[in-house]
Amino acid sequence: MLKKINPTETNAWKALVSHFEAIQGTHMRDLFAQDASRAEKFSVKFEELYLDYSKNIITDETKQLLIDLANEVELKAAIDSMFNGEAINETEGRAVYHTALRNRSNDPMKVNGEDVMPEVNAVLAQMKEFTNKVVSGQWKGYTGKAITDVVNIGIGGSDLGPLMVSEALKAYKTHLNVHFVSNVDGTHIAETLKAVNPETTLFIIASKTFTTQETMTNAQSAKDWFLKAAKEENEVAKHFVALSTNEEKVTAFGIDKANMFRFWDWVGGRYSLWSAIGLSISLSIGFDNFEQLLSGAHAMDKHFHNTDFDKNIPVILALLGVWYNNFFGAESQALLPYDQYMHRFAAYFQQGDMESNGKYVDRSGNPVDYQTGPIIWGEPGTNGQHAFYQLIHQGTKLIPADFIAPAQSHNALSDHHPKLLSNFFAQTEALMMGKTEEVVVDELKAAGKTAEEIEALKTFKVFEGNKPTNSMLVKKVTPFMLGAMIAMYEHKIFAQGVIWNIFSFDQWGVELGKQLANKILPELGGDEKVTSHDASTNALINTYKEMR
Ligand SMILES: O=P(O)(O)OC[C@H]1O[C@@H](O)[C@@H](O)[C@@H](O)[C@@H]1O
Repeated sequence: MLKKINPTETNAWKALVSHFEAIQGTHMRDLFAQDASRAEKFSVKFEELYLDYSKNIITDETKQLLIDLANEVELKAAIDSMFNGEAINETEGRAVYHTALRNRSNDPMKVNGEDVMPEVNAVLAQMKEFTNKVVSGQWKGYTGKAITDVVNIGIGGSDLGPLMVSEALKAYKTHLNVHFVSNVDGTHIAETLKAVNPETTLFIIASKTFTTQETMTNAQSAKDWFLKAAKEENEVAKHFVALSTNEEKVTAFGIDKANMFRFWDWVGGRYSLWSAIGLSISLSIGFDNFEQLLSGAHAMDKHFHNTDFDKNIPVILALLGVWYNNFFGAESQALLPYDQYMHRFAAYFQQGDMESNGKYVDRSGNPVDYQTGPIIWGEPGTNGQHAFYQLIHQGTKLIPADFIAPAQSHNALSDHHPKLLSNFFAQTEALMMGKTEEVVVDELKAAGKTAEEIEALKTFKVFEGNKPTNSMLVKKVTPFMLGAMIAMYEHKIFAQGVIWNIFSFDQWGVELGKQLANKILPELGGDEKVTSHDASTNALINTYKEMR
């Protein structure tokens, strides 16, 4: 079980408060000037990933105090609890065991005294066999044709992970075209169905609970559309499979038990891409590559579990996040991949991070009096540079940003990649160094501006700098490396949740809206005026009824 330690009552936190006061005026420019070994000291290598965190407003003392904080909240014991399969998701009474799904060592991993590896391996074997059949064309549709298109119907954790990974690893794509439908907006399924043929399309209904409104609605529409063409109900078995923990609901929907890929309640939705939920990934890049993804995550799991905190990448990222979130008052964290294939990476971790650590109640059930999870956002570079970087450079908010890039592109067209990376390096340098008034004045003079013009312009052109970034450079975005990077952020989120004394693996905050939607849905039928809500909601519903 996780200890219930208020982080703000630790000695380390108190020391960090005074340390923050002392360090506030410090500019990273000076820290670099004072210490030639800074980049070496504040960087770590893991496999073919290089993390440089030297462009942060930290000193040796900051790092030590942050590690002291991790020790005082007993982070190591919490990590052990997760890897030991303890029910650390206390409000749901469940273990948190996505690490077992990618446990390539195959050493026993137990929940309630029972090794889960045989079941995990059995589902992986089922996924492998199925993937190979579909990819090779051996699996036939109702008219005897091979499958060409796969439609994954799921939402949240049953959509974002597979979608993000399939996009990030498009360079490894099989001949299958994989589509993702999540939104209950009929447009999503309608537009997808326009592009596919019922004879050659496989639908994957991905839902841990198999009760989610959006997914069940889309699944039903897909089934209706399919049966319009196939006519016979028994043809459904050739075109619909389910990924779920809920066998009863799966069979009630009309999907054969044999076409169900199981997972377990110790797999959280937003941590489920490693489970049967990854079937669309396996179909989209082949099972061997899916296994590589698992291997990369497993390597990061071992690193997280066994490495001392001063070299432990997820722990370092977590501590830096806490430093800005709780001491500098930063409200958000940007994820900026300089890799077009990773364009859904930030969207994926919006769920991963914000659903995990968006909690205001601590592990004792009391409201916290400090900040918890940050707002996660981001877009791939260089698009972001021409959109929102202005605010990061010269706005009034502090936005810590993670820059991520591969050294080798999958598409090495002429000089695109060096150009892309020159932007990455330039941005992190500019954010750190800034541009002083002195330099601005010199530049304006050199451009032939008059003294008056210089006076009028100079302040607008000054960059304060001192904006923190982490830089992650990987050799190539391979399935292995992507798996490692995803696991890296998963563990960062967990470590932060431990420090903030919150439960990171439940998500009660998504329930209220669902309940109210279920209440409102029947009220949207008929023409009578609705009066059962607050005045605003009543007016919205009644205006909708007039307009439709
Ligand atoms: O996989 P199912 O059960 O359809 O859930 C899909 C999603 O539902 C949401 O409400 C959240 O709870 C997510 O964590 C979850 O990933």
